[in-house]
Parts: sequence; C-alpha cells; structure tokens
Amino acid sequence: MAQEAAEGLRVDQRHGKARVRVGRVWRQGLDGSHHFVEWNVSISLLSHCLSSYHRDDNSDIVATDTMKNTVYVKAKECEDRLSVEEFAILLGNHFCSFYPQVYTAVVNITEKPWERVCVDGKPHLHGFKLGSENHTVDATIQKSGALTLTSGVAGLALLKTTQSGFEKFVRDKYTILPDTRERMLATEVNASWRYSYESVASIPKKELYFNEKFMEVKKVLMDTFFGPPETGVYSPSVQRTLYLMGSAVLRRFPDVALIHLKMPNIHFLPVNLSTKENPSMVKFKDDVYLPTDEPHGSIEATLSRITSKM
Ligand SMILES: O=c1[nH]c(=O)c2[nH]c(=O)[nH]c2[nH]1
Repeated sequence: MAQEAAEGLRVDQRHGKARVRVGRVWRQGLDGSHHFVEWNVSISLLSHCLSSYHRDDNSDIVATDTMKNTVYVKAKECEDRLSVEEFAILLGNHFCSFYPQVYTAVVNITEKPWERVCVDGKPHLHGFKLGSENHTVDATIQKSGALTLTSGVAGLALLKTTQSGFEKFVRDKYTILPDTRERMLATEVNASWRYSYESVASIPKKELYFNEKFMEVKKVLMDTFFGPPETGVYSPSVQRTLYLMGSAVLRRFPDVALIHLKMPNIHFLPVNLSTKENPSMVKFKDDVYLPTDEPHGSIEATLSRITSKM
C-alpha cells in the first residue's frame, strides 16, 4: 500500500482495475498455425495521489479506465508471442516508467488453459479446447526495476485410487476415523512458486522461458504425486506427499526460491448399504465410493531453502 501522512492521519492506499479480460491470437506460425491465450488481468498501482483523498483534486490519479485500455494496447503491441509472466512484467514496467507518481505496480494475471486440439492424430492449426488448470502470475514491479515474480498453477485436480493411507494419528475420545493403508487420494493442487529473480534486468531472455518452467514444475508436482506408472508411490498422508512435491520442485529448479502448496484432501467415502433383511446389500470392498466436495481436509505449507550465512 502507498503510505503517506497528512492532517495527523496515515493513509494506506492503492487503486487499480480488476478482471480485465483479453484474448490474443498470434498468426505467425510458418506452418500457418495460430497461437492463442486468454488472460484475466488485475492491476493495482501504488502512487502518490493523496490529494484525491484529502481534497477534490484528481490531478494525480491514473484512471482505472486508462489501466484497462492499456491492457489492450499492450496486447496489440506484442507482435511476438510471450508468456503471461512477460506480459505481467511488461505492464508493470509500463505503469512505473510512464507515470512519475506511480512507484509500484502489482499485476496479477490468470491464464485460461486453452490447449491445441488434435484431429485425426494431427495438431490442429487453429483449434483449441479448454483444459482444467489455470496458470497464474503475481508480479510486483518497482520504479527502480526491482521485481518479485510468483507463478502458479490453480485447480490441478489429481486422484489416485490406491497407494494412500493414513494411520497412527492422534486418537482420543473424539476420534472415529480408523487407521487405513488403503484409500483413495484426491486433491486439487493450488501451487505458487516465487522465482529468485529480483530485478527486471535479471530475468532470462530465453523466449517463452516461463512457459517452459510452468510445464516443467507442473510435471515435477504430478510425477511426485503419482510415482512410477506401474507401481505408484505410497502416500502416508497428504502432508508427506505435499512436502515431497514441494521439495522436488526446489531441488530441481535452482531459480525457484519458495513454493506454497495448498492441497485439500477431497474425501471419497466408502459406501456401505444394509437393511435388516439384507445386511450386506452393498459391502465396501475398496470399490464403491461416495464422492464429496465438503467438508474437505485443508492442508497447506510453504517450503523454502534454509541458506546458511557462514
Ligand atoms: O492425509 C491426511 N492428513 C490429515 O491431516 C488427515 N486428517 C484426516 O481426517 N484424514 C487425513 N488425511
């Protein structure tokens, strides 16, 4: 928040435009292929515009309508494909450099998972279908060029039908959950990871670098969750699996400084049905489940490296 004091009062303020939706097509493939992204952009500017709060003086306000227009102008100007991270940084840079009174720009963007379809086994040149998980970015850019950049995946629904259990937890007079080494494990991963780049100048120049990273981080998360295709890997708790997923990302990607994982434990309840006449109408044998949304377990953690200052 922009923090300034006057008249004995401190005012923390920021303003921006939320949920600016833009689609962008690039028709530049040598083979005639199109590329498409759909972004939902939120901008928040920290700027010196206290006179608009203290008096009826809007002369320092960058209109939120102007911010919205800027999203479309910049999308138009980007003639080459770029990652959602690069677009967020480009917007943040613009607001910080174009307006003297703006000293920090916070840009959050969610990219919808439009994926190229295959028809008759061949990638379609201009046909896309919506996948399931979103790609998110939170970029904070200062006038100085200082940067914090966090990317994420939201709504990555994963499920495995075995190789999961939960046992030897606290057992008291309120506990009825039995120990088990055989259960379904289902979650919807929300992960966000902060890159270690601390300035706009230091981000890798490689084309679509952050798109590649996004795919790779997602793969490490999923591979760790599932384990090898034939055998899987046993999960003794969501907590342990979450830790293994996060630590695998930190081990694999030196330019990821921190990862936050939120993994609800989405319960599939065993179904048992009985009547007096038919006591085992449906007897649960790890086969018939009642899928539920709520309540769900909520498990989250942030992992980062401990760096020794020796
Ligand atoms: O993996 C789990 N972690 C928990 O903390 C928990 N609590 C619970 O009831 N079931 C589970 N499962």
